Parts: sequence; structure tokens; C-alpha cells
Amino acid sequence: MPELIYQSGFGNEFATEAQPGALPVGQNAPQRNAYGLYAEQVSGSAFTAPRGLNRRTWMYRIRPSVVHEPYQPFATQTLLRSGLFEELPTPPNQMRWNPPDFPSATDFVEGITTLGGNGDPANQDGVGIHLYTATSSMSARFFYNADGEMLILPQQGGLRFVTECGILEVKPGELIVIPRGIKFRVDLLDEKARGYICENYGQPFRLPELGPIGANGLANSRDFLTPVAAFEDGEGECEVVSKFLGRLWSAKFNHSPIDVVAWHGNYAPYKYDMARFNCINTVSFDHPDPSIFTVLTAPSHLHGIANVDFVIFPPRWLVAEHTFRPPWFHRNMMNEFMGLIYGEYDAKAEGFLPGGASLHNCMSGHGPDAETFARASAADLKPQHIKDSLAFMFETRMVVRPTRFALETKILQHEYYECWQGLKRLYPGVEADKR
Ligand SMILES: O=C(O)Cc1cc(O)ccc1O
Ligand SMILES: [Fe+2]
Repeated sequence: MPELIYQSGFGNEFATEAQPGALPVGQNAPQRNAYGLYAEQVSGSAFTAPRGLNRRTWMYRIRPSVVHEPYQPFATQTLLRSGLFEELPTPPNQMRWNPPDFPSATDFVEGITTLGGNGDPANQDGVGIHLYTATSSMSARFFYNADGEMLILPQQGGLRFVTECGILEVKPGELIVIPRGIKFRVDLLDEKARGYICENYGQPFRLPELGPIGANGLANSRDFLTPVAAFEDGEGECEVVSKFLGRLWSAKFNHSPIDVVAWHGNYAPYKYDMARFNCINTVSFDHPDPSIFTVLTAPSHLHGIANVDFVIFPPRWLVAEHTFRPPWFHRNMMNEFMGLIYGEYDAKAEGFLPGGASLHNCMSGHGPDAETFARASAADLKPQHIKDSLAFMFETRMVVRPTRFALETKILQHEYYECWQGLKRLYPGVEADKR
């Protein structure tokens, strides 16, 4: 496969054609399109959304999207769940999971396993939080999600996304976002694949405001990559799976839905290499709230309160003076789901594994484990490089309600709470002086 070509910039107005002259000039809907293509607009926002938030793409395709047989319920039982997430009561406990095993002969869609979520796709509010494991490519199956966009984080194994807008490849350390409704197929680049998905039912992810940081920094717009047009002229039978109001549906197509020869617009998949994140942090003392590490934010209707923030803890230098450097003890209004792409997270000495996950919900106390607390309280505060580690957080406004699977699976660590039980009373300071 030749090296893939991408267009750069977050939410740009892109224009791309896989055959010369396929894109009309000066208008969107000519009476007849070049090559006998059909024009189709895909809107990712209301027609009337303000300019800066308006998202739409014009596609020039071999057949319009409407040409298919009716959708039927998807026959395979999967562990994919959606809001309202009411399978079981949500305990206020801190929770942590080991990485999931790899099942055999499961593709990306069949292998999506929901750990929890909040809100309701019917209200376009909230998130679904999933793990995926895959051991086979999707071949003649395609997928689209009408319930939300999907931010996908490979943790093991590379993935090729063959989408209506073109082809993207991602490996662990990169993220990919597939907008609501865009069809795609996932092919494996390695034998096995595993990772995380944040399904965002709400307003699309955008770059956070930078405020006093200035015009540059954190995730820079030019590092987001969108594919160029690429199409399949496939006339064979295939299946399109739709996630619609929390359920999976399946329809027969007599052609590949990846038949977009040209497109222009600002509604398209994108990827980002998290190694490009320009990490900003203290050069004096204490450390800022983890919102300083926000890569992307999806706002809610409440000003300043995200439906979900995507935050990373990338390799960086710790230089804070007279400071307890790991995450402090805390309780939050927001709800924190964390995962680990590789390495070790600086708040946990052990037990939080690459491919695993943790959940600390509204007002549930958490922070460094006893071993980390002891070590960091006594550490020699010379500059320290956190390298080879990438943790992330989906920080969301509403309580993340675990699924039945999440609460009953053997990968749930029932002993998680023990990691804090060694935090002995130090008051009135005699022991503290000795530590
Ligand atoms: O809980 C966590 O590990 C994430 C986190 C890190 C930090 O430095 C401060 C707050 C916070 O929620
Ligand atoms: Fe936290």
C-alpha cells in the first residue's frame, strides 16, 4: 500500500478528489456531475449552526447513501451498550479493571465492549465508554454510528480505517475521531488490536480555548490530519451495521458504501499523534489541574462544563520545587475514566496496566496509592523525566454508570481499594518527620 496522504488542520474546509475534475467548481449541486457521480450533503450540525460550529461535507459518489435494503436488528449479541445505562445500580466505589483478553475471530464492531457511560443518545448528551478487541478485519462489513462521534485510541495493534472520506492508519499513541454518521471499515495492521473508545453523544470535540497560554500550544491545529478522497468501486454484496438509538442494525448493500470519489467540507475523520502534544505545566511549584492537559473538549449546554474532555498525561519533565509531584488526593464534581496506552502512570505504583482502566466518579475520593505517596513524599526533587508513559482521561459531566459486564467481569479488580489502605495516620507529625 503506498504511503497515505493527509490534509492538515483541525476542522478545515478541505477539498479533495480521487479523479481529476470530480469536484464541481463554484457550486455544490450541478445539474449533472462529472463521471455520473451523485452529489450528497452530510450535515454534522444543524443547517443553522453558527459559522464556527457549522459542519458539513459535500460528497460526490457512485451511488447516493439511500440505495440499500431495509435495516434489520443485528443478529450477533455483543457487549455494546448505550445510555441510559440502567442495567445495575452504580456504586460510589473507586473501580479498576485489568486489560481484556483477545477473543478469537472478532472484528472491530463485534469486539466493542462497553464499560459504562452516561446520558442518552436520544438527547444527544453524554458518552459511552468502550474497550475494543479485534482479531480480524471487517472485510465486507461497514459501520456507522448515528448516536455520536467516536474517539478511538489504539492501545495495541495498528488499524486502517477505510472511510467514506478516505483512508487513515493509526497506531498506539495516536487517536482517531470518526464523526457521527460517517461509514467506515476497520482493517487490522497487526494480528490483534485492542484499545479504548469514547463515544460522544453530544456536540463534537473541538480544540480547547487557550486563554493566557496564547496562540499556540497544547494540541496544535496543524497536527490534525484528515485523509484525501479514496474510493472503492465495489459492486459485490456487503453489510452495513448502524448504531442507532443504542441498538445495532444491519442492512445489505449491493455495493461498497466507500464510493466517494471526491468531497469538500469540514466534516470528516481526523487523526492526531499525541507525541505532538505541546505539554504545558508548572516551572515553579505545585501542579495545575489536569485540564492543562486537555487535547480535545466536547462542550455541554452548560458554559465551561464539558460533556467530555479528552485529557492526556504524556511524557514530560517534572521540575516543581518543594512540591508533592504526583496527582494529589482529590474529590471532584466531574467523573474520571482513565486508561493507559503504555508505561506506568505516576499516581499508581502497580495495578493500573496498559489496556486496563479505572473509574473515579463524582465525589469519590482518590489519588496516589500508599506506595506512591510514601515515595513522592520523600523524593529528592531534582528534575525528573517521565518518559515512556501515556495515560489518558475521559472527564465527563455526568456520573459514569458501569454496565453489568463492567461490574460482573473477572477483570474487575475487587481489591482495588486496598492500594490506599496503607495510608496511615501521620498526625501529629512524628511519623511524618521520620518518613
Ligand atoms: O485522578 C487522576 O489521576 C487524574 C488527576 C491527575 C491530577 O494530577 C490531578 C487531578 C486528577 O484528577
Ligand atoms: Fe482524579
